[in-house]
Amino acid sequence: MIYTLTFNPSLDYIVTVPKFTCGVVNRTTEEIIFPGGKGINVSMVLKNLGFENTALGFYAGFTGMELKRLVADKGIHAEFIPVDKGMTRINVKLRSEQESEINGQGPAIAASDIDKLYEKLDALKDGDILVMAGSIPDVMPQTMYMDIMKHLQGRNLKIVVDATRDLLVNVLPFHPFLIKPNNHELGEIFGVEICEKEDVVTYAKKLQERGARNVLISMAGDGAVLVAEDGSVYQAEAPEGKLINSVGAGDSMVAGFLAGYLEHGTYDKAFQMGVCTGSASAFSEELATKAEVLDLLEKNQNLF
Ligand SMILES: Nc1ncnc2c1ncn2[C@@H]1O[C@H](COP(=O)(O)OP(=O)(O)OP(=O)(O)O)[C@@H](O)[C@H]1O
Ligand SMILES: O=P(O)(O)OC[C@@]1(O)O[C@H](CO)[C@@H](O)[C@@H]1O
Repeated sequence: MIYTLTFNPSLDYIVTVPKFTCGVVNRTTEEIIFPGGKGINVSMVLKNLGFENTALGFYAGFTGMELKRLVADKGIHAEFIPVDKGMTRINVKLRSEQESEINGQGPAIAASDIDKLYEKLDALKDGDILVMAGSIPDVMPQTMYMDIMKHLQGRNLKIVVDATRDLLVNVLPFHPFLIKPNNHELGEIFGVEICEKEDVVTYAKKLQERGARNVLISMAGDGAVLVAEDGSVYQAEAPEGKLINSVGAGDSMVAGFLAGYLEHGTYDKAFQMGVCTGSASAFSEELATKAEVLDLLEKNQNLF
């Protein structure tokens, strides 16, 4: 079974303001709400690609209720834990001449809620996959994902972590199966700016030396790099197309990578599927469908 874990889900409020200007009243020409949070996006794309999975996470308040409803509408099996105080965040995604995002902090999760999460995680069995993705509420320790990996040590699980800074770096000694920072997040870890693919490879290898098994670096419209555990390095430009909504492109890439790996058992196919699933989401209003991904894969074999 595949599980995703989203500590800090969201309602993504995507608004279009053709010429956004600071300091004045701006009016939208379009607005839409999607269920969000990185793990939840991974769950939705996996489901689109034909992989049933369970979404774990926390929800609170009226926004949390709506999130649960929207996720259930998508046919995702979710086992969310209610949090007493606060509310699930609303993340604002502003589409104008540039894309901008305002992400909330999320509700504080009590120690008793974390205990309930551990009860659920204790049900994981050898061979299962766990994807831990996204930020955690501000008041929680940056060792949270590491603590979970420590707790699950000794079980034959494949754990994927998509997070930033210390939350990510702390898990490396516990050998995550896959990590997927983007090139900016990779640079942040080492205090440098990384734009060239050769530098991406150099720094991705450093994360592998620290313990990650496979390191997938996404570079938005510039494509991606995979440093795989068998020593291979894969690089690709991104497929060409019209950018419509890049929110969740990285999560789609994680879902595509897992789907490709589970279907073919090879890193090259996992990489191809990851890249095309990320781009398929970027080229559509909602997250990628299987038909959109297969179409991009077929048309872009020259990139790989
Ligand atoms: N403008 C684009 N054109 C083509 N492909 C894109 C574009 N943006 C994203 N992609 C595809 O999606 C993948 C992941 O994108 P990106 O690097 O933006 O992830 P991310 O920063 O983790 O995004 P998010 O946090 O919104 O999920 C890229 O490697 C690429 O394959
Ligand atoms: O604040 P975090 O947890 O880092 O990111 C949250 C988020 O931006 O990530 C998803 C896209 O990847 C969105 O659905 C969601 O709003």
